[in-house]
Amino acid sequence: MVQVLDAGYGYGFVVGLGAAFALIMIFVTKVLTRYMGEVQDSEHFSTASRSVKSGLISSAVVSSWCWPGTLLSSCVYTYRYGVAGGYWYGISGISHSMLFTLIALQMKRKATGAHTIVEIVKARFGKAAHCVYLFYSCGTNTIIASMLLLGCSQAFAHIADIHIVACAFLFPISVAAYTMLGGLKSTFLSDWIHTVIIYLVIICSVLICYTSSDLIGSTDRMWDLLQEVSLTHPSAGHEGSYLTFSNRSLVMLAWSQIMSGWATVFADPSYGQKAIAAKPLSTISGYVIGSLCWFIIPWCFGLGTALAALALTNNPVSLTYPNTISTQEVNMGMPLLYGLYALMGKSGAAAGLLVLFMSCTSSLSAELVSFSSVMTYDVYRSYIKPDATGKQLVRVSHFFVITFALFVGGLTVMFNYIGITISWILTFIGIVLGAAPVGITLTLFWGRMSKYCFYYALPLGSLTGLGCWLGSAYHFYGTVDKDTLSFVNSTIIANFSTFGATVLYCVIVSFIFPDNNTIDGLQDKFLVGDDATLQEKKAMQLDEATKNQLERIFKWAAIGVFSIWVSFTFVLPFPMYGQKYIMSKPFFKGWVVVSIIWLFIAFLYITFYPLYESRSSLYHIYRKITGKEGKATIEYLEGSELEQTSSEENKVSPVVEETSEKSSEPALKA
Ligand SMILES: NC(N)=O
Repeated sequence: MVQVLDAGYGYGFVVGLGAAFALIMIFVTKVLTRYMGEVQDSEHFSTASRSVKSGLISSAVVSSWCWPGTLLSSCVYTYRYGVAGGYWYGISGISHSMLFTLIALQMKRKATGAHTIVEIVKARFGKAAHCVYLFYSCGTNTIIASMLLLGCSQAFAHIADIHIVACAFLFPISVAAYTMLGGLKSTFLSDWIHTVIIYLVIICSVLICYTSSDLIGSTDRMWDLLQEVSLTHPSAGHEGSYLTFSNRSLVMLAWSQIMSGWATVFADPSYGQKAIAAKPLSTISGYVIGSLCWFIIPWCFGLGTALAALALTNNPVSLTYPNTISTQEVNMGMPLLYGLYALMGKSGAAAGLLVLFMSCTSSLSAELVSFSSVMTYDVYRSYIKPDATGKQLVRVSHFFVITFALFVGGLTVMFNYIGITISWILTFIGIVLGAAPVGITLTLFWGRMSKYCFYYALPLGSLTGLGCWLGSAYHFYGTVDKDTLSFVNSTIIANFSTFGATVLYCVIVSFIFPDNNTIDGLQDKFLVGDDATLQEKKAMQLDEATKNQLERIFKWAAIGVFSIWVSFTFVLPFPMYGQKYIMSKPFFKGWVVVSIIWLFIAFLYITFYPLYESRSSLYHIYRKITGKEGKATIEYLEGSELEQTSSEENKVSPVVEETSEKSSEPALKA
């Protein structure tokens, strides 16, 4: 175990940066409330008033899909398997976020007024099915939130001298502080800031590695070093090379993770929450561009950090010289931090902790809001107080943000002490909860699905997966324990089994026990909070023009999304796999250059497009702060064109109608 940074760094990040960030986000929320008239009512808290535009949706997709586990595990893939590792990790993640675009679009078309994705199950199938799906959804939410904390806390405890229990509780407390005040909207803003910082660190690491580093400094030198290390410490790929896609273990592992990961997006209410918050026509571009921007993070970060750690294995600057990093440390994701340390010393390790901090806090904030929304709308309002007022809904949301933050802190500590790592959780989640993605997809797309699928098919699908998991661990490795259950033969069989069996059971159950529920007609089943503004109420229904536009783009969206997925997942990697191709120096150079160009485009888009989209809001805030009053056309709640006549009017009645509808009443409440 190597502690390269002292406790000052550790507590500086967790307490200092955590508190600073919480204060910044609280300040931003206050500015939006004061100068933009944003009201922190129940609809705003949970749905950001369904008004978020494409740029912020993309940055939220990148941010909440960029877990500490993404950064750590993609570097593990690259360290173990070479250049193909990060690419395949990226495939495993983009598969879910890209295909979720269609779920998001369908939510907009069929259930615009939902507050959580779970509510849609209740609207279509009633309470019993809803309770089953609640179990899956809350389970996924809880496990993902603790996985985020676990990965980050273990890395902090390992590299900086800070106790893991302190990390596990201090991280969520600072996040809960700003999430409670700003709700879902504050997570969008923090997502944007975090994502920009993460891109900057990745850009620095890749540029230093391939241009200015004395130890590597060019793609040609990296290529030479990787060839050397493949002689002393060969990979499991073709000819032991780290420059090939021809690696069966990697493909098996990636497919195991692809199958496991459906639950982490489709069943995690936090991804549905972004779809709910999006303006209807922003959904597709938000998710597709966000997925493409996310994809480059695991691909490129590994190239700049883990590949450096690997290439420098035989150099005394390596923290583990002359050995490779131990299996235990690799499982904890250390190649990222050791690679940065080898390239940049202590500042490299500190930069590594910075990106882990950013990725943990922003994803965690989204998890806190989504859990609190599910508890508020799917439990409290559904089963405890159906006539709850908006104020009560906000209070309950706040309560669940803070209690969930403390709960996942406790769970993280428990996972740590029983020896669970993020890689283990990533495989476990798909086996146990992988029935849920099938359930929600069929709920939104299959008219014949019957409610009995939730009673029988989903639980049986999970049990089938669990049985196959235990059985295959025993069959392949002779014993069933924590290690054999995490080996790839056990996990890939179990993940495919849960998924395949659930599909099969759903079809059988729907034909044997049909019922007369329908996908259409869900729109009227969602209740608006009594404190909602007229705009918020209107946003719960689609107007005819938007409905027609969504109908028209759906088919093209489906073709586009599947084409991108098939190209990345099959067309590009498998010919190289089949030919046992080992990258030549020029090919490797091209590979790195393409990834860096992609990285820059993603960075520029995520950084500047949301600012461009919000330019009139920013201008309005500037005018307000500098005291320049008067008639100004502004954007409000991320996008509605407004006529504002005076600041006084806005203070008293901040909510006004969209100019497209030219209401004369500036402050209507629903
Ligand atoms: N977000 C993932 N799968 O890293």
